[in-house]
Amino acid sequence: MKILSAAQTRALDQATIQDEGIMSLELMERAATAFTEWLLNRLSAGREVHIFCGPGNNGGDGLAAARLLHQAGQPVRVWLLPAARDSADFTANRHRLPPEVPCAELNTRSLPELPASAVVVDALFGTGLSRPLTDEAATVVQHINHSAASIVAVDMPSGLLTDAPQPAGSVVVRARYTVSFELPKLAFFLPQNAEFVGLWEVLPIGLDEGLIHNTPVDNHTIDLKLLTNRLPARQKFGHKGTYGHALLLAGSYGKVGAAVLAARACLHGGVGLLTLGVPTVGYDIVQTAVPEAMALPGIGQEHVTSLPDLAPYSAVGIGPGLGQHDDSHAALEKLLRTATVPLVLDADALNLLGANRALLDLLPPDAILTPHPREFERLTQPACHDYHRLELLRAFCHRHQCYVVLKGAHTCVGTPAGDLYFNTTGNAGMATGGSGDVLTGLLTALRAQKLSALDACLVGVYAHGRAGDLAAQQLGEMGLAAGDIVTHLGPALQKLVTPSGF
Ligand SMILES: NC(=O)C1=CN([C@@H]2O[C@H](COP(=O)(O)OP(=O)(O)OC[C@H]3O[C@@H](n4cnc5c(N)ncnc54)[C@H](O)[C@@H]3O)[C@@H](O)[C@H]2O)[C@@H](O)CC1
Ligand SMILES: Nc1ncnc2c1ncn2[C@@H]1O[C@H](COP(=O)(O)OP(=O)(O)O)[C@@H](O)[C@H]1O
Ligand SMILES: [K+]
Repeated sequence: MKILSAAQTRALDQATIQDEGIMSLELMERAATAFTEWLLNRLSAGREVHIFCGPGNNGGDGLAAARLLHQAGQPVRVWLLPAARDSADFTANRHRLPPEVPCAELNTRSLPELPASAVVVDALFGTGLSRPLTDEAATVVQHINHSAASIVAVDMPSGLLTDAPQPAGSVVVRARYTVSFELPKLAFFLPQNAEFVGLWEVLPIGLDEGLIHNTPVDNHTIDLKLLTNRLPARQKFGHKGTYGHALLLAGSYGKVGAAVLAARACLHGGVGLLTLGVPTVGYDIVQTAVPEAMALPGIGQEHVTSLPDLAPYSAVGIGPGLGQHDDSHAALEKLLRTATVPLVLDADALNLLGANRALLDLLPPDAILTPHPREFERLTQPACHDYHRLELLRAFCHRHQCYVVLKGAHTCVGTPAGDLYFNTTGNAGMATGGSGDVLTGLLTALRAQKLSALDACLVGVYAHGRAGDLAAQQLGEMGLAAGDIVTHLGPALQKLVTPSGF
């Protein structure tokens, strides 16, 4: 899916109205209907819903939802924010509200009591917010936030800017859920907004697909549709040589487990052959834990000290559990200078790059780097906020012509072309040691199988998160360990395979 800016979202709404010849009021009705259905599916009958409406179309959505909830038999009260001017569709829906629904203007000196059992629908402001909230609007939002009621935001939590950094101290609704329309907003993907957005969902309301297609964007989500035709099916007469030979340089004394996890992920990621460049201390461990892989002799005693001949390999992954010794640094430098095959760099390989940034200029084209935010900062500079980090990411990928998988709850893939792709799979159970090693092994397997760097990043990141989701379904998020992600990679990848035949 595309992630549109606030201005593009407005333009799309307007164009849909013009092109499809539908009334803006009808579009609002679609949004309110989708929202009401969503809410009714999660509400127990009889639970009182307090809908707070602003003066614009977000408030109009709230008024229309109030009517629909009332028609469905749900007790509803409407609270209106006083304003100099209301939007036309707000006014139309104000008139459509049945007189039996209690509806009153808010008075900031005596704001309504909100019991813990109530559900608050925040329809104060959506994508039309032009500046941070002040005065009465801010007072109302603080009141809602201080209540123990569950808050559901319509389209956006009020006070949150759609795609720009928030001035410090801004007053913003802290929603438990945000229910948005048609396309997600950039703000939803950033950790700094988690306390406002809560869990979010996007409901389709039939905006014009052709117009969406023709809107140029550089922010996207990674979802099933984007992944169509990126992961080829196995060939009937394929053999182990068909699916690439990966080399993983990983592990050091005390951190051989990282090599094991990456190796298992690489094998479950479909690679034809896998060789492990682990130091001698890791030999017995990897040959017992991962019998399918071959282990290379003579590349170091307790950590990797030298680079083997790279001729046999179709992709190289380096970093998990590597350590940051000087001779590992020398091996990494040699790898960067000599490799002609696809590279995946993670963990200590990135820390070594961060400690000697001159090495970044040696990165071969289309290398994949998989830092978490701290590792990324070591490669660049501390980010002032999440939007700044995204700009640093874009600039870094452009400057070094590489792909960066910036890991997190919504892992973001940055490309040399300046696009950012935000992942939609995964769960907090994956916040556990070794999850990143699994991703490195998987990405290396996909590159060895000749997927382009972009396809490997998109397929790998999505499948890694999906495997985590499948594991969490079985084990719960707390019960999930990194090895469980590996065992679910098969079904996660299978879902993405391009079907063969007609
Ligand atoms: N046809 C459409 O445009 C559709 C719009 N929809 C809804 O409409 C929303 C956008 O509606 P609008 O563009 O009317 O914008 P909003 O309703 O988000 O807010 C605009 C109103 O708030 C005022 N305002 C903005 N910032 C303020 C601030 N800091 N303090 C006080 N007042 C402030 C503006 O003067 C204006 O009156 C979406 O978020 C969505 O909920 C949906 O109904 C789907 C269809
Ligand atoms: N809250 C979360 N939601 C979804 N995915 C997560 C979450 N926390 C971590 N992950 C994923 O788990 C992996 C963690 O990687 P990393 O921090 O490198 O761990 P490690 O170094 O222990 O292997 C990343 O792919 C990240 O996207
Ligand atoms: K809102």
